[in-house]
Amino acid sequence: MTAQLIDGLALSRLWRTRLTERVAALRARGVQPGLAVILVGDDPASQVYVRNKVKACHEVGIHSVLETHPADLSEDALLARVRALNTDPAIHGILVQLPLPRHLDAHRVIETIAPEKDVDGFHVANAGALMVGQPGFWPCTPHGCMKMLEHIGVDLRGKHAVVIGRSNIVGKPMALMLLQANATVTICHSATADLAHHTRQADVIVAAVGRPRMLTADMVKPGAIVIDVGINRDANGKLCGDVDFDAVREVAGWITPVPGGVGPMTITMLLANTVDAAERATA
Ligand SMILES: Nc1nc(=O)c2c([nH]1)NC[C@@H]1CN(c3ccc(C(=O)N[C@@H](CCC(=O)O)C(=O)O)cc3)C=[N+]21
Ligand SMILES: [Mg+2]
Repeated sequence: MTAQLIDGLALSRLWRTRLTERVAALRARGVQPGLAVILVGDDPASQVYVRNKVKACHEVGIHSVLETHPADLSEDALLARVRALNTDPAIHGILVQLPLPRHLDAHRVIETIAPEKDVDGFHVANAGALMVGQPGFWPCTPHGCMKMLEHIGVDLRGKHAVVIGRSNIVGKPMALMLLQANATVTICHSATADLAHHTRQADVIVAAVGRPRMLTADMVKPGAIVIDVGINRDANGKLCGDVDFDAVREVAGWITPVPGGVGPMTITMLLANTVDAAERATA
């Protein structure tokens, strides 16, 4: 059995077409959705990601402002920039690219973003809203994973979902979203005693570990849905996920590729959150 591919690029194209229409409707009533992206320092990977986000905004008609700051920017100066954007009526979404240089407290910076402009969904107000099932911005990566699961038409009710990873950005919100969809959810992490024991029982596996090809074929139940959140470089410098794709695709029922899977959907959900923010701000 060879798994069916969940194509994040194709699904992104579909979503971005619909978002383009919503942006056009906003513009017809004089509202141009705006996203501010703040990049501190010159990490080459972050520069690539940020450029992709700006490009994606352009694609759907979102106005984007890219602010780049030197790596030695003071925390006070960064917080002042965030506060200025909080009150800027042309800006509906604010994203501070992570990771930040070590002297900056990411938590403090994120908590300074107005929750209604926190299109990353990282502010405690948005994390809390997800936790209690109230409206708010959902973090883009797990949200994109949910849209991929919806797209293939799987009913998650009563399914066993295993999330590997417990970060605030991916693992924890992913588990809450799956729970909200009535899955039975297990969260595994670096201290889990027998990871394969859990993953072998899973109908859905979300791998968000950051370790190249760590999910191997023997850890996957035949027919399972496998979502790969990892973006790693292997020993040869090749981009790869947390899933041993070539082997796991022979066991799984559905699988997301890297690249072309969760990554593009993450950016698409950022665009969707920004359009939502503009609609809510001007309703
Ligand atoms: N405040 C903040 N919000 C983020 O959402 C955020 C962040 N900081 N810091 C870094 C991570 C990483 N991230 C990615 C998004 C898309 C791709 C993506 O589109 N990847 C392509 C491949 C890109 C490549 O070739 O390297 C793909 O998977 O097909 C990757 C990584 C968002 N992040
Ligand atoms: Mg994680």
